Amino acid sequence: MKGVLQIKGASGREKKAPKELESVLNQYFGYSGFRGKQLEAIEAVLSGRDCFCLMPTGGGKSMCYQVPALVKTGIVLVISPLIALMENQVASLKNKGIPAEFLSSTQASHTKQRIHEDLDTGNPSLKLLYVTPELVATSGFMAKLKKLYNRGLLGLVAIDEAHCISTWGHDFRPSYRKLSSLRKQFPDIPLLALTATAVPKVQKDVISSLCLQNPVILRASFNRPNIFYEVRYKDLLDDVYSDISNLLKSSGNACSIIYCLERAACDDLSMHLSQQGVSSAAYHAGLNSKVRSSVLDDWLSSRTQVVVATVAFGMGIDRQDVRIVCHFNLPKSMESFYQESGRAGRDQRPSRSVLYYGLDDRRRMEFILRNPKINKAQPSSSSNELSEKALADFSQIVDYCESSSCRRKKIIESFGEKVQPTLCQRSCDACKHPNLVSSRLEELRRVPNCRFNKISPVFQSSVKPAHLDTEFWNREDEASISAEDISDSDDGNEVVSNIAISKVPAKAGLDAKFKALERAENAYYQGKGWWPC
Ligand SMILES: Nc1ncnc2c1ncn2[C@@H]1O[C@H](COP(=O)(O)OP(=O)(O)OP(=O)(O)O)[C@@H](O)[C@H]1O
Repeated sequence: MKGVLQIKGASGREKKAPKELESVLNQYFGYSGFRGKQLEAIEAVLSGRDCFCLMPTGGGKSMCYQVPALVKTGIVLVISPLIALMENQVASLKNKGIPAEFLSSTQASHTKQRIHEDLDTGNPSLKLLYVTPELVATSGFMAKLKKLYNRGLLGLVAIDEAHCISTWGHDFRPSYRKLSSLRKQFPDIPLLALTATAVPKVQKDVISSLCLQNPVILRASFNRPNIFYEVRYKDLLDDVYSDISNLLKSSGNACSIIYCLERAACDDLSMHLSQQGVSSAAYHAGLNSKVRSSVLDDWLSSRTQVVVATVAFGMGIDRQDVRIVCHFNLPKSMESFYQESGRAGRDQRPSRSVLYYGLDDRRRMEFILRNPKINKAQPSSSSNELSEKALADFSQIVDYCESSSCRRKKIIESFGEKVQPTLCQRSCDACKHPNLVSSRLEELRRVPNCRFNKISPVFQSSVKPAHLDTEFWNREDEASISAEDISDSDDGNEVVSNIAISKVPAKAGLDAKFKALERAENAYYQGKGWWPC
C-alpha cells in the first residue's frame, strides 16, 4: 500500500498549490492533468468553501473528493445512493492503495465492526468512507459522525448524485431530504454537492435544500464531444428490428445499451436481436434480482454485447467503454435523453447515440404524459401543473427529432448553455448529412400515418381533430392547438383509461398501471378501428 500524503492544518482550510495536487493525481490515479472543473472544485473545498459542482456524465466528478481525501486532514464522507456504485469505487480505490470503505446493510457484521473500530481510534486509517443517505439519517450514525467531527477528523462531506434531493429531479430519493441537517450539524466542514443533472430548477433546489453557504458554483459544459448524435425514423424503415441489428452488427460487437419504454418491448426486442445473431439480453424491474445481476455481470464482462433495458438500467452502471446507446422509444424529456445517451463513451472515445423516432411512440407518450393519474405524484405541485411541465419537457425531445438543425446544439441549448457556432464539427447527422436529414424529414411529413388512414366515422365527420391531421406534427400548426382541443377529442379514451387505471391497486405500481392503460387504450382504439394498425 502506498503511503497516504498527510497534510496537517486546520480542518477545512488547507490551500494546496495546483502542482502538488497534480502530483497526487498522477501518483495515485496515473493522470497527467485535471479535467474540466476538477481543479477548481478541489481548490474550493480545500479552502473550506461549500461547492456545487455540475459535470456531465463521465466528467470525472469522483476525483473532486478523492483528491482532497488524499491531501486533507481527516476522513472524507461520501454519500452515494447506490450500494453497487459504492462497492465499485471502494474496490477501485483499494486497488490503488487508498484506504477506503463503505458501510451498508449488505456487509458482514465483522467488516462493519472493523470499520467502526477504526473510526473510534484517535487516528483512523480510513481516508474515504462511503455511506447511503439512509445511514446518515440514523441517529446512531449521526452520533458517530459528531464524534469524528468533535475530534477534528471529519474533513469533507461529498454528496454524490446530489440531484436525488430534488423533487424536480428525475431520481428523487426521499432520504436525501434528510441531508439538509448536515450544514447545521457540521457548520465549518465544507459540503461538496455533485451532479450531472443540468436542469436549472434542480440545481437551485439542490443548493437550497442542502443549505450550502455561499457555495462556489461550478458548471462544466454539457457538450459530450465524443458522442455522435443521430435520429432514425421508424416510420421510414421497412423493418426497425433489422435496422437496429445491422447497426449493432456493423459496430463489431461493441458494448451497447438499448433503452425501451416498457418491459415487454425489452423482452421482444432482445428476442429479435438474438434471432438475428446479436448477443443480447433484456434487463428490467420485472426480472428477479438473480436474473438481473447475471445479465449485468454478463454485460460487464463482455459475455453479452447488448443490454435491452428500461430506465431501471441506469445510475451506477459503471462501464466506461459503452460505444452505442440506442433509444428504441422516445425518452420522456431532453434531460432523460441526455442522461441515458451520456452512458456512451465515458472513456472519452468516439461513441454513438441513435434515437429511433416513431410517430406512434410520440402520440403514446403524449397520452401518458397528459394523463396525470399515471404520472409520479410530486408533493409540491398539482397534477395539472405536472402534466403541463411533463408535456413541455417532452416537446423538447420531439423538437430534437423533428428538426433538421444541429442535434448537439439542441441538446446543449436546452440546458441554457450558450453554444459556439463551431461546436459540432459535423458530429451529428444533421450537420454531417444535412441534405439527407432534410429529405428524410420531408418524407416523414408525407407518411400517411397508418392510424390516420383508418380514422373511424366519428373522426371523419365534419370536424376532424387538429392533432389527427397528417400534418399534425408541423410545429406551427401544433402550437395553435389548444389543450382543450386535444383533451376534447380524446375524452372517451381518457374516461376509459382513467377507469382502468383506477382499478389497479396503488401498490401494484406504475408498470401495472401502464399495462392496464395499454389494454384499455388498445380496446378503445380498436373499437374505433384505427389502433393499432
Ligand atoms: N483528470 C482526469 N484525467 C483522465 N481521466 C480522468 C480524469 N478524471 C477522471 N478520469 C476518468 O474519467 C472516468 C469518469 O470519471 P468518474 O467516474 O469520476 O465520472 P463521473 O463524473 O462520476 O461520471 P458519472 O456521472 O457517469 O458517474 C473515470 O474512468 C475516471 O478515472
